[in-house]
Amino acid sequence: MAGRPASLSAQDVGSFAYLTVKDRTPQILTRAIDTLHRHKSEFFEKHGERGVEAEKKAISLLSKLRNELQTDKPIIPLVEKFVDTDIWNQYLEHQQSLLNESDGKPRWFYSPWLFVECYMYRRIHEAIIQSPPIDDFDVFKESKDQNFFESQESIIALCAYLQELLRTVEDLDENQLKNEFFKFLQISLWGNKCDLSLSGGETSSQKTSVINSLGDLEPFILVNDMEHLWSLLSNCKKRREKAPVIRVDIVLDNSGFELVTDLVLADFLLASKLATEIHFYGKTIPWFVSDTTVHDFNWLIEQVKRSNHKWVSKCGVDWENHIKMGRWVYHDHIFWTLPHEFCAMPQVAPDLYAELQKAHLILFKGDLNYRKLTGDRKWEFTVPFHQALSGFHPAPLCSIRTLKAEIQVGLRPGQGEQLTASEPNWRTQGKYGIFQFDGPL
Ligand SMILES: O=P(O)(O)OC[C@H]1O[C@](O)(CO)[C@@H](O)[C@@H]1O
Ligand SMILES: [Mn+2]
Repeated sequence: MAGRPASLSAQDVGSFAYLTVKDRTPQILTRAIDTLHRHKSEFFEKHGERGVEAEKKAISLLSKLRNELQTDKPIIPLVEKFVDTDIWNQYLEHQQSLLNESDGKPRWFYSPWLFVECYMYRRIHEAIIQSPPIDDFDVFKESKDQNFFESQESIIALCAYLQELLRTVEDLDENQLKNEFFKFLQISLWGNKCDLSLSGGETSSQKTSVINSLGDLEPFILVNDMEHLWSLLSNCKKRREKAPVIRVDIVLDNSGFELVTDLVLADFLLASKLATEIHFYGKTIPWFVSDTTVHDFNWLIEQVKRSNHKWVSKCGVDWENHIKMGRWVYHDHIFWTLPHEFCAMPQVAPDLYAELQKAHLILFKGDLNYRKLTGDRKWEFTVPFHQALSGFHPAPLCSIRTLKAEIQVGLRPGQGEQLTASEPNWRTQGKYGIFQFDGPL
């Protein structure tokens, strides 16, 4: 597409992309290796000597990967046959075709950051599937589960708040309902602070109750299109006699506490009749440490259901019911773990694009989704979000994201520069957030 700026890349020494490739990614690989080590006896108990051999193989493949990365070796094609191997290798060829002859091959510290970071997680998966019988092992599962357990207090507060509200939701007037809607949106936004790839896989749970902090956090919302979301859904609700289905799709990000905030929002949307169906999208393979797979999704709902706390377990029972009754639908698609920008979706995954077109509203959670929405490019701060989407408009959509990468569009003139002057790292610490909407107003 003409006129689009260059991709963020570790070529820019000192940039966040550079620091991520240089420091954070090797750290994540080291933790993955360590996790495999620590599960050695479990592999032995389950599979005998073959399990131990597989653990050794996976570790040696991951060590090799870490070495390739740290010495800026060429990005090599995937070898193990899997559903997406050919698409990945074609993408690699495409990256090669973008280079001049003198540039050589795509490399870790040279190619687009989005591509090399996604590639690393795909190679971790390759190392695991090349190591049967431990080929279904999720090296990040432990840390995702830990995040959930460490956030118990916040989860209890959140579930109790939701259950209280559900008792009176029918009696709320328009304004009260809107207020509650805004609260649940903000809870889901700040839930995105808790991802584990920014912290290099180290624990990053929610220990204080977010509900009580919403007011204090509001000044950190840089783009706030919550009003648009309200008008869109409340208009759908008013027109329900003509069009009985109101579908909201949520492209999930992290498991653990963030997923709870998303499910609480989804439950509220049904109870308030702002939506009648919620469709969730997760990752098919372990991704960016904390991203939600179908196993994490089911595991978390089961844990919530089994809680000793009555309001928490009530949530779990309700959520399971939503799934059984088809009010909540979970979708898997390999596109979410490919390196492509979302504007490539109509060509690369037309079936997924067609599915998203059925939504009245799509919520994209998290930073990585924002990077893929905007192509992870060096856009000026004031470029309109619509333009940065480069033609990706399956349905009205909104990014709900805390900022953890050096990319932000749709700001007021001077807003970005002012933030840079007062807080040089405002884009990368997860302190600021956005609700950025694109769709007919
Ligand atoms: O879970 P989220 O919100 O997508 O955040 C993941 C973010 O963390 C990082 O991996 C940090 O390196 C970013 O590259 C990425 O965008
Ligand atoms: Mn994530």
